[in-house]
This record gives sequence, C-alpha cells and structure tokens, in this order.
Amino acid sequence: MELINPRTFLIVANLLGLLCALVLWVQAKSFPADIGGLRDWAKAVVLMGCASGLASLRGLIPDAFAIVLAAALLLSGELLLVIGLLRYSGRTPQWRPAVDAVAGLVLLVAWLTWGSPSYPGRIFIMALAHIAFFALGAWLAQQAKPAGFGSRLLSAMFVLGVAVAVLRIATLSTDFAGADEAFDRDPIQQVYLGAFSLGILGLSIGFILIANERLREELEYLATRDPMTGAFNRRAFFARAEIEWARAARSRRPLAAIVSDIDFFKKVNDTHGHHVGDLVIKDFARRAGGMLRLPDILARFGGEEFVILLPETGLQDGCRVAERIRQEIEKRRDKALPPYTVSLGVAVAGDDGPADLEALLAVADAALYRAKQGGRNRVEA
Ligand SMILES: Nc1nc2c(ncn2[C@@H]2O[C@H](COP(=O)(O)OP(=O)(O)OP(=O)(O)O)[C@@H](O)[C@H]2O)c(=O)[nH]1
Repeated sequence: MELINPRTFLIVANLLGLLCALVLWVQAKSFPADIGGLRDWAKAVVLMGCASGLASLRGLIPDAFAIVLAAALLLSGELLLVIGLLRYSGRTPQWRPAVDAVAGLVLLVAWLTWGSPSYPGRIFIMALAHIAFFALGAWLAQQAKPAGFGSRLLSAMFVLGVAVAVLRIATLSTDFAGADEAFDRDPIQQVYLGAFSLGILGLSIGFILIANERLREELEYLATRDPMTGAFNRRAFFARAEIEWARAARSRRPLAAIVSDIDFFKKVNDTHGHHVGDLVIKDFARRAGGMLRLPDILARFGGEEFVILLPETGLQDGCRVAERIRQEIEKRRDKALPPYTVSLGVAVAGDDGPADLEALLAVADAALYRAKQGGRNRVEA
C-alpha cells in the first residue's frame, strides 16, 4: 500500500526547499555583508531541488536531463554549500580545482550513461562525491561560529548525509542487475532521493539558524560596545555592574572600581592630531584590557576616561591592579605613538562603603581627582 506517492512527496519537499532558498536570499540581502555564504546557500538549495526533481522524472524525460544534468546540478549545489560555509567563516574559496573536480565527475557520469552504461557505477561515483562534500561540510559546520544549535544541526545534517550515501553504496548489491532504473520502479532510489530532499531542508534550516545566531551576536556586540575600542559602553557597564554589585552584596565579597584618565590628553590631540589621539585611546584600552581577568569589566565612559570593575577584589588588590596598569602604560611599547601616562583612582565596596554603584564610582572619581592634583601618572585610593 502506498501511503503517499513518492513523486508527490518529492515535489512537496522540493517546494519547501525553495521556500528556504527564498528565506536565505532575503537574509542575504538584509544581513550585514560580513555574514557571507547566504547567497551561495540559496543558489545551492535551488540547484539541488531542481536536480532531485529531474532525477525523479527518470524514465519520463531523456537521460541527458534526468541523469547527466541532474548530476551536474546536484554536484554544483553541493559545491556551493561548501563554498558558502567557507565564505561564512570568512575564508576565500578556491574555485578552480573544485569546479574542475565537479566537471570531471559529470563527464564520468555521462560516460557511465552512454559510453559504458552502468547504473551501479553511476550511483557509486555520485555517492562517493556526496560523502566527500558532506564530510567537508560537517567539518566546516562544526567549526562555524557561533557554536550553538544552528552549528550542531548543520553538522548533524551533513553527517546524516554521509550516512545516507554510505548506505546507498551498501545497498547497491541489492539493486538486481538489469533492473529497470526508472524512479517509479526503484524503491531504494525513491528512499534515497526522499532522504536527500529532506536533508536539503534540514541543512537550509540549520544555515538560516546559524546566520541568525551570528546576527544576534553581532547586534549584541554593537549595542554593548564602544565602536572605537571594543570596551563596554556605559549602558552595558551598568547592566553588568549591577549584577556584580548584587552578587558582592549577597556573598559579602568586596568589589573594586578603578576610574582612569589619560594625562594631558588634550595636549596629545593638539600636538599630534585627533587621529593620533584616537590611536592612544585604543592603545590604552588594548593594553589595560590585556591586564585584566575574565570577570573584570572594562568600559569606556567617554573621551579618554575608562572605568574598570573588579569583582571579588579588595582595596589592596584593586590598587595593585591599578598600579600595574599605570606602570604598563608608562612604558612606551608602540614607538609610533607619543609617550603618555595615566592617572587612576580606586574605590572599594564593602560593609560600610558606598551605598550603591554610583556612589562607588564617585569615590573612585574623587581618588582620580586627587591623583591628578598630586601630579598625575599615579594611583590614589
Ligand atoms: N582623539 C580623541 N580625543 C578625544 C576623544 N574624546 C575626547 N577627546 C578629547 O580629550 C580631551 C580631554 O582633555 P581634558 O579632559 O580636558 O584634560 P586632559 O588634557 O586629559 O588633562 P588631564 O585630564 O587634566 O590630565 C579633550 O581635548 C577632548 O576633545 C576621542 O574620542 N578622541
């Protein structure tokens, strides 16, 4: 008994694939250019859907379309999947050898169709190509960032593709020799094509998901970071600092804050120009940030003023961190930049310390003012 006509099933699966291609195309148009590969995937899904449609018409249309053209479209689609993943991960794909390999495989399929006809030979060659493309796809998808559900779904679908192709080779011997190879009379080929079309759907959904996850990550980065230095902005700082404040209050652990300001920065701008001033700010953020631990929060509050929050850090350790930063900045690491120094004020939240975050920063600010008054290039608490 036939639950659903295999050809109907394929048409539905391929139509859904086309819908996914449309989503990928729309994403490609609206997503930032650095999320690459979406266009390649949209094209790949269309090519593979057409290939599966042509293959299902075997026996009804000439072999040139149902076999050779279908193979060419399928392999080109799989190649585009890999190319798309390479672009997505920021790599530049090498087209030439890949296109040559696909052309060679299509010629081989054509030869096995007309030159020395062999149905198992063709299936074998194509299955081997699927294994190669999908294994490469699984490897690339597994490395794709961000490592979330999308990347896991993608690699799982590729691995499934490898498994189906291996199974197809394993079932080759059960295709009785000389059997009618037409789609309608070859149940194994029907299952194979069905699995393929569903696989394309799964892959498209995986890629749509991973691209969305990347977009969310990028937007979150843009919303929380100072574009020039990559340090947190004021709003993101307070969002994180409030959590640390509550945690410190609950666990009765100290919480230190450092407010820093580059000395005579106006003179840097006036003498060397605004561009060099920007480079100095970036240099400070990079070097100071490099001296912090993972839970520490570095934020740019504006101009050349930075704030650092140090969870589970008392006054003594806070001053030690500030002094380390001061000494590091005093050393002129980048000879292209003018020498500069920084003043830092330290405050700590504790049992009878400041009542809230603003008060903590005000105490650190007052200490910074004393450091400036005391001659600059120094740490005060
Ligand atoms: N290049 C550059 N300059 C900036 C930026 N934001 C603020 N500034 C400049 O930074 C300077 C800040 O100088 P002030 O805070 O007045 O003081 P200072 O010269 O650093 O002197 P002290 O802080 O007293 O040691 C101003 O000239 C601002 O125009 C920026 O993003 N890039």
